[in-house]
Amino acid sequence: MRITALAGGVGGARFLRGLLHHARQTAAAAEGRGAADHLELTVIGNTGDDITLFGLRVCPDIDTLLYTLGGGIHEGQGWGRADETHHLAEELAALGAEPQWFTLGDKDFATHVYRSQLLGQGMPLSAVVERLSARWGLGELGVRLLPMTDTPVETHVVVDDGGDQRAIHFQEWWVRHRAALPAERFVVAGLDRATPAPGVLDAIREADLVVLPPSNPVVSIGIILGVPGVRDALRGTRAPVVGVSPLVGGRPVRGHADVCLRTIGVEESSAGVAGLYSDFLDGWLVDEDDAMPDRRGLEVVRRPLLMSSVEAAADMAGATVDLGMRLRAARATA
Ligand SMILES: O=c1nc2n(C[C@H](O)[C@H](O)[C@H](O)CO)c3cc(O)ccc3cc-2c(=O)[nH]1
Repeated sequence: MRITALAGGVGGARFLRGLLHHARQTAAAAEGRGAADHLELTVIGNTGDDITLFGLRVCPDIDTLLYTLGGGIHEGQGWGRADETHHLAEELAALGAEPQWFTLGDKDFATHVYRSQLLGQGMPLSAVVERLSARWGLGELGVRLLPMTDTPVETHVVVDDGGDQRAIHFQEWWVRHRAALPAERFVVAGLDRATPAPGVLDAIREADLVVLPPSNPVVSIGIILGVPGVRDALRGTRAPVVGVSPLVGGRPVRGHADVCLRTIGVEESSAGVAGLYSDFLDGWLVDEDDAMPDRRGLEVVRRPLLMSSVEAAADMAGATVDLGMRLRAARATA
């Protein structure tokens, strides 16, 4: 089965790790019946979070997907590497190098050095991501990771800092200010002239199922949807599109999706998020206590949405695939 997912950082990566776990479990069971249907997963990663630091290109959502699916993630943080040291960062601080509000570990620095070396030689980001994916064995897992575009794109936040408005990089707002600085709006530099990376539109059009994991609907999935051509491909694909609400009890499980929704004037609820995807969404998983009203043309499933373990994420991913398959069958007989 070919599944294509649009994903951001921590929530998306954990969900997709659960999806791979679920696929292994069902394949093992199917082996017994000699009916193994292996999963081919294409992940379209958000690059709006990307930032240049110390002359190096850092791609946080791409790296969180690589490290989480490849088994190197710092589990507690949900970003960066496990078993890290910080000798480079300590010496940079001693040198007075700025910024010091973004923690980069030594092994993580190697990713940024290598990526910057290849980009500097003119290699497109999608080819760089392919190289990094090989290091993490994503091919063997049946996973292809694509950046949403090879065009440099950066999300910036117009903040109201004591009366005067100024734009700061998304990461400065998110990490240094913990999204507590009042945000007026998001400005995504480069997005209007971005073209989908090679394979992105085909991955949406040719999928058996398209999945929107519980990533931030504004600054992760919303940015991918802003790449010219992506939204049309989602509207046009014959695959059902099934999403998972990033809000449990009206609040994000982690991160600042509620603040981001407020910034763009969207209700901080599963219904509000579903409204952002309404022109292409077929199925929507919400938390068991969610007050999501029924909506014509949208199949809503209620179930626990806390990814408290890989098994819980696998169950959630399984429910997502089940809903997708039901929608496909319903279409086939329609
Ligand atoms: O809250 C933080 N998030 C950090 N993140 C997370 C990052 O801000 C978020 O993962 C995404 O950009 C939002 O989804 C990092 C991610 C990386 O790939 C590399 C370094 C960092 C460093 C930090 C950090 O110091 N603090």
